[in-house]
Amino acid sequence: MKTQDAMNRDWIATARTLSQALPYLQRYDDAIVVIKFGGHAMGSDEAMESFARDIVLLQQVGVNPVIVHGGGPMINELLAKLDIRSEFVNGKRVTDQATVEVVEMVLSGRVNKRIVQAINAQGGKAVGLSGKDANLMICEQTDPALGFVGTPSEMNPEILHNLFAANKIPVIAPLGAGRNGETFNVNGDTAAGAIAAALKADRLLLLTDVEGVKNAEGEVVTELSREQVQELTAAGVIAGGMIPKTETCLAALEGGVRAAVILDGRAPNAVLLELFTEHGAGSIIREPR
Ligand SMILES: Nc1ncnc2c1ncn2[C@@H]1O[C@H](COP(=O)(O)OP(=O)(O)O)[C@@H](O)[C@H]1O
Ligand SMILES: CC(=O)N[C@@H](CCC(=O)OP(=O)(O)O)C(=O)O
Repeated sequence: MKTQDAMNRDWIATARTLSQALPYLQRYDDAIVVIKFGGHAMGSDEAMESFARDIVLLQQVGVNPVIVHGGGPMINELLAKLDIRSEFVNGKRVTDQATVEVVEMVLSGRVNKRIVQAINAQGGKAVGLSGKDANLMICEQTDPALGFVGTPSEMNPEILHNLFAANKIPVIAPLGAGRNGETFNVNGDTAAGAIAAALKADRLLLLTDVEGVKNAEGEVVTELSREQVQELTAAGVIAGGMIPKTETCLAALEGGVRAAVILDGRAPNAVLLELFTEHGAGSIIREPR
């Protein structure tokens, strides 16, 4: 059991942390922060609860959070149960008609509503939607060889501004509407980047299952320039699933996002650490000032 002295020290440290957060709270007052919550990062019920609590806190202190989620592992699970084979080309799932139906069922149904409920259980008011709602994300086919995989081509983010004004937290499944009534499956990182750019967000946070972008020595690079990303990619150090993430960050910066961060969604309170402390978390990519 802790002594009275030890408890006093804990309380003083908590008060100091809150006090030190003041400049960050001021900086992010009314800011738009787009957070991609990947299928791997959401893993356990505890991770989901902790994430939801952080999001509700963000909104409570004046931030407008937007959640864009993935759900790759959950899609894989249902496809396997249904005996539908699935493969990825350059980080994108080859998506035929049967697959896109499963993708929509899992993302818009199961995963989206689980996040909405988790946020609401913490006292927030989350509203679930997909890129098809209010024509938020109109897509073109990425490549005929990938089937119903979409690239965002026209964004209509007014619905998100309406939700901010009503104090609601948008939770968005990465599906897009085609111009001929098709449903497109969009990579979650790509969707988050397009939404962040359409909103000219202050921050894009990509939550994943590694501490950040690592260099050839395996150390996390806390601040990355465009040139470093290009060098690490050319050298094969940035590989696999990290390629679409860093590409998304660079495209989002070009689209007007102030900074993008790749961080470990499994770490407790990752989002709060990144936004409200001097330490930050993960790897930040921003244009030189
Ligand atoms: N340079 C790098 N630094 C960190 N992770 C890297 C790097 N290159 C490749 N990766 C891989 O990228 C993965 C993250 O991408 P991905 O599995 O698609 O994440 P998510 O499911 O969260 O979207 C990491 O788990 C790691 O295996
Ligand atoms: C086109 C494409 O690949 N779409 C992804 C959408 C989900 C996703 O991106 O999920 P994670 O973020 O959890 O990986 C897919 O079908 O798996």
